[in-house]
Amino acid sequence: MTNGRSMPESNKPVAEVAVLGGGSFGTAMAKVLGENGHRVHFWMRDEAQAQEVRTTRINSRYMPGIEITGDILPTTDLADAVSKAELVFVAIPSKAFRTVIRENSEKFREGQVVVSLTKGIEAHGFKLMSEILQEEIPRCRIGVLSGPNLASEIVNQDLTATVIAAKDPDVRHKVQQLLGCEYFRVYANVDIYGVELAGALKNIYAIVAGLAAAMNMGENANAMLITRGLAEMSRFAVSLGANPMTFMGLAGVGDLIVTCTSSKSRNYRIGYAVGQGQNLEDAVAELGQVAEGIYTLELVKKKAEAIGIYMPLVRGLYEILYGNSSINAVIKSLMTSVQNSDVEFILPRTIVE
Ligand SMILES: NC(=O)C1=CN([C@@H]2O[C@H](COP(=O)(O)OP(=O)(O)OC[C@H]3O[C@@H](n4cnc5c(N)ncnc54)[C@H](OP(=O)(O)O)[C@@H]3O)[C@@H](O)[C@H]2O)C=CC1
Ligand SMILES: O=C(CO)COP(=O)(O)O
Repeated sequence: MTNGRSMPESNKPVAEVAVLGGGSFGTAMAKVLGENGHRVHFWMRDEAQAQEVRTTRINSRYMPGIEITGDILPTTDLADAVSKAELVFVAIPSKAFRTVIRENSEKFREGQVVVSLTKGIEAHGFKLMSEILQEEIPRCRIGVLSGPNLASEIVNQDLTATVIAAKDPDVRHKVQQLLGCEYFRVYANVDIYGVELAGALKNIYAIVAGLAAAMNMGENANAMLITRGLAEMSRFAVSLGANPMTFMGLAGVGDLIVTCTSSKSRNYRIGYAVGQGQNLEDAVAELGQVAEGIYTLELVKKKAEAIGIYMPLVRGLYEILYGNSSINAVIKSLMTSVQNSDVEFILPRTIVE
């Protein structure tokens, strides 16, 4: 099932790490780490699933047919996994992220590195996962990993790059060392907020792109949506303190491209299903995995209104998914709205609200 690329380089340090979350992305990252020669304490909440991975090396619910090789130790004992790990990766959906960390906060050690892989926002207080980590386990050193990283490609060793964002250079360096291999490259950034917000926001535009694809809108429309999505998400993020240049990188435009052009993206698939006439609830039930964008959309719409940031694609998608607007009415309204600045960091937008 793999391209047969990469195995550990003999000079790479072998570390004990933990991956929390036994879904698609947790499995993909556990697999990379295992192949790189590290011992992986792989925590999931379901004992039957842990037993399956232990005995067959396959996580059939989330990654059917994919063998997870190496020193992988599936467990349902989170305290044990964290206590043995030098570095902890967290791949738990945003809705459950704080609860899991809070319930186990005393298990984390002073100076332990904890890296969020989650691309979502907490409803209460509009908190990103790194902010939750900072609040719940402030004695740890925190990082965020984000980028164009479809789990279903990584498990096949398809060539992939990602971004580690952390203030502490040692955290960035450690993560590059642990994860980097012939098919997986890790670039560094210090703009944690921008990298993390980009990963969460692009899910919204992936839904929009899936919807447009289902309606056969064409390649020009696709390019317009991706580029205006980028303009909109960077406008929003910069207003909250992110660095605009982050959006030029893998975690920004890179992740936006992959999720807005691939039916392997769950968010894109939700948009596609709705574009074909399915209702949102049925589309989510059929998917059977997390599509963070549907929750992020509600939070971002509310926040954008509260702080006065113009986000017509967010508003339009919200009206389609949660209001009663028809797709065609929203498209017409978007296409006939004021024609404004292309790159507003060069030519400021005129006020259109
Ligand atoms: N898949 C991908 O390509 C990528 C995903 N991400 C991000 O990673 C995060 C996780 O996504 P992903 O792994 O894909 O999601 P999946 O839907 O594939 O899996 C979700 C996992 O979270 C677990 N989970 C759900 N609720 C809880 C809870 N209350 N306590 C403990 N565990 C829980 C599920 O366990 P159970 O099966 O028992 O319900 C399952 O193991 C998301 O934020 C996503 O955006 C980032 C990059 C790529
Ligand atoms: O974030 C992802 C790829 O970078 C995965 O996107 P989905 O959650 O839409 O599958």
